[in-house]
Amino acid sequence: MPAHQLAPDIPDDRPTDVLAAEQAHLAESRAALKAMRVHAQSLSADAAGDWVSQQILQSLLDKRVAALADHPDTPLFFGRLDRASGDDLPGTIYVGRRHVHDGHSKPLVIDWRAPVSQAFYQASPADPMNIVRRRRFGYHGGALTAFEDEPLGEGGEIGPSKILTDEIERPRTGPMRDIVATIQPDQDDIVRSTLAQTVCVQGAPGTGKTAVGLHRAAYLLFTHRERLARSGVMIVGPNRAFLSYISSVLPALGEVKVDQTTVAGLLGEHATSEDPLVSALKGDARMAAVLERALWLHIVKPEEGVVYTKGAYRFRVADYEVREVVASLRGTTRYNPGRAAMAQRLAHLVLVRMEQRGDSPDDRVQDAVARSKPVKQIVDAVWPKLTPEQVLFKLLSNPEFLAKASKSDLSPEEQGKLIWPKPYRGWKSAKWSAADAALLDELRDLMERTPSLGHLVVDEAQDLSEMQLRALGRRCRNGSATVLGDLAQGTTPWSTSSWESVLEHLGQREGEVTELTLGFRVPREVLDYAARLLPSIAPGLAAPRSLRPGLGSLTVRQGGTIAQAAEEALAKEGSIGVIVPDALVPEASKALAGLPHAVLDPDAAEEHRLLIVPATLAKGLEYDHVIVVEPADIVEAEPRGLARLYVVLTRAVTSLTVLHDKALPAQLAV
Ligand SMILES: Nc1ncnc2c1ncn2[C@@H]1O[C@H](COP(=O)(O)OP(=O)(O)OP(=O)(O)O)[C@@H](O)[C@H]1O
Repeated sequence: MPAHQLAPDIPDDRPTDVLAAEQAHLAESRAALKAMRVHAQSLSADAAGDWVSQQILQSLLDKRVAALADHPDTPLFFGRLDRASGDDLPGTIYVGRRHVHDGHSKPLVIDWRAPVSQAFYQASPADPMNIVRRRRFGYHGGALTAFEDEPLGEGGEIGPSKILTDEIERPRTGPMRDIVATIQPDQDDIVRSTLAQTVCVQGAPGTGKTAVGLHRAAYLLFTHRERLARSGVMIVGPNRAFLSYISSVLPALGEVKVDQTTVAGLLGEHATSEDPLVSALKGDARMAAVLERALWLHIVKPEEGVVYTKGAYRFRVADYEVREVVASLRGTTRYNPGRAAMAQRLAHLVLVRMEQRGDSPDDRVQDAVARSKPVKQIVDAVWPKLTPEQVLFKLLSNPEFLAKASKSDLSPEEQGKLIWPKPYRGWKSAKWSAADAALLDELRDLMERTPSLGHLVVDEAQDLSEMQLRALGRRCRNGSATVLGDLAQGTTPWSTSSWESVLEHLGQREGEVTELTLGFRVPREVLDYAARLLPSIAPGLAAPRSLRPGLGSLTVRQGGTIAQAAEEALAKEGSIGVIVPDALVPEASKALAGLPHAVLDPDAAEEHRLLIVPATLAKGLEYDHVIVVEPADIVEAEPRGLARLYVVLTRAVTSLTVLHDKALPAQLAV
């Protein structure tokens, strides 16, 4: 049904009256929000007893005041539900980004995450969910300018929503926006899946995976506020440019306490380059068993006992007793607690001797004995204090040790590949690669348990190695995860070809794999063009579908210049990304010297409409107009270059121009 048209069940209402009434409700809601803020500002932290409690309370109050800010450009509500009676809930509810109530606690706007709001996203003529009419609102700036009604109680079809289509078609500027007003039913199913459920979403480019992951985080934080405030929620994305692009979505939804990071940010920013095949081997889950053996191989067989002297007395623990202590602890604890337990067990044996001699020592004596020099000496000799770096250094520089730790898990050729070609002088001067970071993290966890978060959202998960997945998995081992990705967009040599395998290495085997199939970003014409690569990069996947026809959105030009294509794009509305092979960035910058532009930089404060984007950083991003330069070089630059090309060809919202001097890859040339 078109905008401004009313549902037939209220024939007496005129659109202008309805609009005026809705605008009045918006004004009332705004005033109420202001009053809520004034009230929050008037609360004092002085009531708290001591200084520390005062500070904590004050910070909570400050956050509450900040959360109640009204952003004039952000609609306070975007939908309305008129409900059939039959329960205690109000007959009419307005759905918005947050709860707003008047001075008598009457709800004026209900948070989109509340259970009652679910019908806004899910109700249909086939299943009206107790809703008679759904109304969507259109805004211009902060002003409510349009509405659109969908009668739900009468069966039959409802046509496409213009407000929804306009929202999706809106030119992109700046960072990613939230999609609360237009979440689709299949997306909503994922957003609202329960906290205990790990969900894995396969989806073609632009199907809203990232948006859905962020909204699920916001939904879970709302629904399990206290629990997740304690355990935490984290978003892991592919690179810093991507994090900067998504950084404002959760704050716009009122969620500011979510860590957003990359795998490197989480595991350590090690980036020494190495042969991708070596990285792939280091990323193989078989390394977990090798590392475990490598660590425990550091424990040496005790050959001596302990002699503890107190005054004139000497208390002895025999060598075989020390061996028994070590044998009983080995493999039953993590490495570091094992060391501490060995000291305590030896001390306990000393205490038994003391008691046999008639003493009655207490726990403090046991602690003192555990910390004494003779006990420390034997623990250090038998169960040495180690760092993850020491263990990995030994493994990667000592072929005999690697062979012992590998057993039959790694072939001699594989072991040969792992040994550093030029060994470092010592573990402190060793330079680690990104793949090493996951190995160090595995070792750290074998030594000391890694704390688990309540929920983890992992984006572009197809690119993670098995060892990286294990590292992320231990960070949600007592919680759950949202795993997002596209098997066709895997660009690392260790990219996965199966979500079941990802879930297994993440330690979330029970996770449910689901698919999003409708594209919201890329025009159909462009998506069909990019999809010609699919049989070569992910033969099992069906061709993606786009919501938007986008006729005339694709131009393939031989011999054109970057500057000309950029000027054409600048004449239109929206952001422009010139995606080039990484090696061509300086050349592209020179070619655009006459036009204001920047090279994509996650730390840049200034925003530019025209950006040069190195092909390897384009993942997850989008621009209204995309110019892809020299596809053949993008393919040539890396082993999974065709998948990289698929990624860069699917970044466009409105138009894609492909510029090439060299022959196009065969799949695109047809
Ligand atoms: N329901 C929706 N309503 C409006 N816009 C949407 C909706 N779902 C997704 N979008 C928009 O579509 C674009 C693509 O979404 P998103 O980046 O989440 O897709 P993706 O599946 O992660 O893509 P990629 O695999 O290419 O990274 C974004 O601009 C997003 O805001």
